[in-house]
Amino acid sequence: MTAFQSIAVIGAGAWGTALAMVAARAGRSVTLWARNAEHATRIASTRDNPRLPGVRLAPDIVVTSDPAIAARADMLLIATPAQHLRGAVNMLASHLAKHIPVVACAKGIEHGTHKFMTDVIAEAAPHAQPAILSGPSFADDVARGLPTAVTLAASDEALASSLVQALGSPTFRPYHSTDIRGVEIGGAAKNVLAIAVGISVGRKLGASAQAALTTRGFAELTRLGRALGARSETLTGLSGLGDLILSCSSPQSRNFALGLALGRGEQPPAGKLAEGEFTAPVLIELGASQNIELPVSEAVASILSGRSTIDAAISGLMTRPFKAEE
Ligand SMILES: NC(=O)C1=CN([C@@H]2O[C@H](COP(=O)(O)OP(=O)(O)OC[C@H]3O[C@@H](n4cnc5c(N)ncnc54)[C@H](OP(=O)(O)O)[C@@H]3O)[C@@H](O)[C@H]2O)C=CC1
Ligand SMILES: O=C(CO)COP(=O)(O)O
Repeated sequence: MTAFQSIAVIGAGAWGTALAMVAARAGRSVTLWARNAEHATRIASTRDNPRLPGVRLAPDIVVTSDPAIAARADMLLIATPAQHLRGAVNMLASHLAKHIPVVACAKGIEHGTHKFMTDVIAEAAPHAQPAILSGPSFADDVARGLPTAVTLAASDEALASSLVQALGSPTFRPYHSTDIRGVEIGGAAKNVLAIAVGISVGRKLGASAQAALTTRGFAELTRLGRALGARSETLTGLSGLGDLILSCSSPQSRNFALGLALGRGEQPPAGKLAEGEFTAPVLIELGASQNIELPVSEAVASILSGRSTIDAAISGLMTRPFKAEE
């Protein structure tokens, strides 16, 4: 018997919808909150969300745009884009019971503050218990019940383990952890690195370049992670290396797809959220503040901002001084 019988998912995008399905499959009573009342009513009646086409919402999932209804749940999953997570938690804060677990499911770092998602939750809802869920998991795969494994971290191990019990099922397997920062760094950085690898594939640089960029990308994810206190088993785990491998190898990743379009000289896919675009400049600032070199992420940031062409960025990476591998 789980301590958390009811779960509200905040944000009815692709990921929020998939997570609502996960929670329903785990036997929880589920509320999905959409910011737009009309959108909520449409999803509730059609059981279909255009943000995740082809997936039929389980019949028992309640869809609402009322934050007070969502906040009655025993635990919350926040699945808005990273830059909107603070706004979503601010909106809910006055309705929340003390010590309610609030699980960040967004992947990113806040602009301006350089805060990771659980720090934002801790500021916006100081009486809540922040946690983070991240790992290799495409919303479409998860919603369809394909086998998926992720990491779920909270500072208290017993809480992390209870959250896993509440969400886990035979098709969705969360592993618990207390390394919140390690999990957050992996999810944020992999999106930026997936853009880099997408660019190289779009530019037809070959499978060897794809493997090299993914590996050197992992080296920089690890360098930053270590500097910020992440554990190496987290960085090599599902939320780090696992998600990096997924996002750097499949056009199903919107970040990879953005890079692919850039590399081919095409218009990026319209209306698709690619968090790496927003994370890249913050990641660079964070790296600089820690004296950590992040050449691949820097190349992505400079291409996205128009400071560099793709060819100049590739040449810049390949002509850096030779060095020992670390
Ligand atoms: N899709 C995936 O496979 C995965 C996504 N994630 C992460 O989940 C997060 C959300 O991504 P995803 O669901 O795919 O994105 P989508 O673009 O599919 O959906 C984003 C959702 O957030 C809502 N939203 C936007 N701004 C706000 C706001 N200010 N307040 C409340 N809600 C808002 C949008 O509402 P509206 O519909 O009204 O515009 C929309 O429903 C990202 O950080 C992503 O990295 C993590 C793992 C997998
Ligand atoms: O985070 C994800 C898979 O783990 C989804 O990746 P994209 O946001 O790049 O689509």
